[in-house]
Amino acid sequence: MIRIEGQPILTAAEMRAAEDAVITTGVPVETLMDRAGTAIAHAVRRLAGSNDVLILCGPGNNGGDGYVAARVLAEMGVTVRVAALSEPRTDAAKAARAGWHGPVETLADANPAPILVDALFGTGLSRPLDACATPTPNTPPAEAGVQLGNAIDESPGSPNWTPASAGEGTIVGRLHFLANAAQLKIAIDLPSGLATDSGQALSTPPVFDLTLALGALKPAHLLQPAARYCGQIRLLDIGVPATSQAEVLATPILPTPGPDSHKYTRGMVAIIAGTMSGAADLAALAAMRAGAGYVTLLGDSHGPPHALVRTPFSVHALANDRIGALVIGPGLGRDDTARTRLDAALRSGHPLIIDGDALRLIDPDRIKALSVPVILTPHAGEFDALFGKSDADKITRARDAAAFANAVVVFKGADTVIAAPDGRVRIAPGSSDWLSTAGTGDVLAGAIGAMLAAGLDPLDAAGAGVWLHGDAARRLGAAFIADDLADALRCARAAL
Ligand SMILES: NC(=O)C1=CN([C@@H]2O[C@H](COP(=O)(O)OP(=O)(O)OC[C@H]3O[C@@H](n4cnc5c(N)ncnc54)[C@H](OP(=O)(O)O)[C@@H]3O)[C@@H](O)[C@H]2O)[C@@H](O)CC1
Ligand SMILES: Nc1ncnc2c1ncn2[C@@H]1O[C@H](COP(=O)(O)OP(=O)(O)O)[C@@H](O)[C@H]1O
Ligand SMILES: [K+]
Repeated sequence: MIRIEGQPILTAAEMRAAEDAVITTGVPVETLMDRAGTAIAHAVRRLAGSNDVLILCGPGNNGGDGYVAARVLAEMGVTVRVAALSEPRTDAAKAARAGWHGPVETLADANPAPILVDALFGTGLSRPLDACATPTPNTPPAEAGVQLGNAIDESPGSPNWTPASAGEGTIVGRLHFLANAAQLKIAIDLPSGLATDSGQALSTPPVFDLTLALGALKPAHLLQPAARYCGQIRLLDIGVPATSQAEVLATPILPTPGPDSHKYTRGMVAIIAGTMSGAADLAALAAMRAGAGYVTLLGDSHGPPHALVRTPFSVHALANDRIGALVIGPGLGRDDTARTRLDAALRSGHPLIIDGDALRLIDPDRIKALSVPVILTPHAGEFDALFGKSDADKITRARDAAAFANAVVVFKGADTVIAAPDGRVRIAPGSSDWLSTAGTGDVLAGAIGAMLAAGLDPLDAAGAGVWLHGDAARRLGAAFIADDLADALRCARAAL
């Protein structure tokens, strides 16, 4: 089981192409499935202890992986049962089914087991599992109105079988019922019900403890709402080389001070303040705690820290060649003063982090025309206002926006997507939902400012800022405030 950081993220089509490339070298799909099922079996065995395992197998190759895993687990002496939704449809899955010599129960009738393995659907799911509303947790499916009786009577071996003939609610209902009764829930490749590329939930799966991604990560492992159903995610190697412009955000490698360092070599960050000076203070504190050597706040603000250099805003104060990153937006306001300061920032020639109110005042065409490195840090509302609403997935939206604006775009949220104009993408795994408190975005802008001023390439600077921000949040646990978060950046840096 491989940790996911830094790993490539492939769409369903890209994964199929990667698999096809291996298949054309003479490795049959059955071999890939055997590798997948064997790796799953070893992972499940390590976690199952002496507990019984129930594997749910679907009609496609995800189900095929399940049959192989069942066979290998049984060979290892684990008590394992298989319950199928229907007979396998693909040749590889049929071969895997033939290799399983134990009984196959129906999904409708299967009793729960302490370890549940979901191999119903993976990257091939194209429509909701069924149309019925998901039963609430702990509600047996029969009480939730799910029809159990006719599902498998019609299905095994029947070419006419469809989810509809199984009775509305059957698949989702049974999945929830069996998951609620299990002590450990493991999803193969993806929890069944998720759309691989968009991260949408076509049906609502149970929340799994562990998802074993096969060959590569998929967008649904990282994007919301899908990611919330995956639990811990680990990658299993199935011998399919995978490369992608999109990767899971990795721990950054940051420069540390040496004997020749002084405050300016560490990087100088300037923050432009506005009507709500606390937000600029937070950004400034964050820049300092993330490791900047010199932070100056241009505008009105008072109070600690004493190491922060406060200067009234002026174009003259901006004309300092030592400024390595200029942050504008946190608490800027949207009045005429804000517009004047934004205009001065855009003319300053300094590398820019544009956040908050500044994103509401600026035109994407103006960003595009800039010749300095630019990092934009919109949350969903700011993104829509700046680039327009769209039904496209978050990766596509961030990538298109970055290409259009010729800027690195940090599309924030519980699933922050960072995109560069050249198409590279980094996605941050969720860190802490306690980040949903006022001012944490200001902290992020300051942290990214410190990284950019330290000389990192804009994509790396944005990634490092997001990583430190997420790590600081994880360290703080519950109910922290943005001030705590800015302070905790120091611990995140120290732990690198
Ligand atoms: N390819 C490889 O080399 C390797 C792949 N591997 C594994 O394969 C998985 C992908 O396999 P897959 O493409 O067969 O897709 P999968 O998710 O099993 O299901 C698709 C089937 O379900 C059907 N279907 C769709 N929606 C449905 C619904 N709501 N209700 C009912 N049916 C529905 C769909 O029918 P269709 O939409 O075509 O009508 C089709 O028959 C991947 O996640 C990994 O686990 C590994 O073994 C390594 C080697
Ligand atoms: N579950 C979550 N809900 C909201 N924000 C989250 C969540 N998880 C992480 N975050 C992060 O918290 C920060 C919130 O920023 P933002 O919305 O700009 O807040 P503010 O404007 O109050 O500073 C972003 O970095 C975002 O990615
Ligand atoms: K699955």
